[in-house]
Amino acid sequence: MSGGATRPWVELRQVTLRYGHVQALAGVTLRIAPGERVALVGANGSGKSTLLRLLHGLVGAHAGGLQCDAALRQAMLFQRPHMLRTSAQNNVALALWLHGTRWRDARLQALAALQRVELQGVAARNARTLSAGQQQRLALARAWALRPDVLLLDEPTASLDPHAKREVEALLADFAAAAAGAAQPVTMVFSSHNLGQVKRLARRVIYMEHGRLVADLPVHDFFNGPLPEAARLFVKGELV
Ligand SMILES: Nc1ncnc2c1ncn2[C@@H]1O[C@H](COP(=O)(O)OP(=O)(O)OP(=O)(O)O)[C@@H](O)[C@H]1O
Repeated sequence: MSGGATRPWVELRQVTLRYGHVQALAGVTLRIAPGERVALVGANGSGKSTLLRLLHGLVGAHAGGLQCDAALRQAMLFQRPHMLRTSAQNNVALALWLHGTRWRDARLQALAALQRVELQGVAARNARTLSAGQQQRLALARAWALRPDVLLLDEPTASLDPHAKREVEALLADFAAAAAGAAQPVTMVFSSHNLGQVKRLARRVIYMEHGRLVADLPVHDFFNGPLPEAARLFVKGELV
């Protein structure tokens, strides 16, 4: 399952990216088709965040080729969301307004997005006073209100307690399931250290090591089939 014959959302060829002397991505070749749900796994520093940032255009490659379908709308979520010092509702409405929605409509659509993540009760609260779990749900509402075709998530539940983790993961599963029936299903690429979450949310798993893609397999094969040694030890270490 490496993107198939359909027109890819993104295609990378031998991409290299450095931060000073640190080689964060080394010869990455990758193709992701619309509608895929891809998990990026690997040890700390293996390049997962960098790859996500590259896919979202936040950093540029130093060498290699990257082609992306610019017609598809993208949104990205981070481990710790950045909220503006205004109400939860305004945080979503401002994102919509910046994308050209009239303020009145933006406020209404924001409320609908808050309902979807069950935050309507705190719509008027300063977003920065919400709990970490509520802020991540708000970030999800803000991203989702923009109706992205592609959702990139960098360890979206890593800094949450188990309860909030389950809530956010359930929302992601819900969004993915709702989008699966849509004409254009959402493409999701997320990094995670939580292999249970990877099993539940991903269809394809990419294992990274030192900026390289060491394994790229359908989720079932990743957890049940033979793996390159490093990836096998990683999975084993996580499962004990
Ligand atoms: N802004 C930066 N400046 C310098 N080096 C960086 C920067 N961001 C990342 N790096 C380095 O690039 C490499 C890849 O980092 P990256 O954050 O992409 O890995 P990761 O797999 O997402 O790690 P983690 O699981 O800890 O989030 C690491 O060696 C990291 O120290």
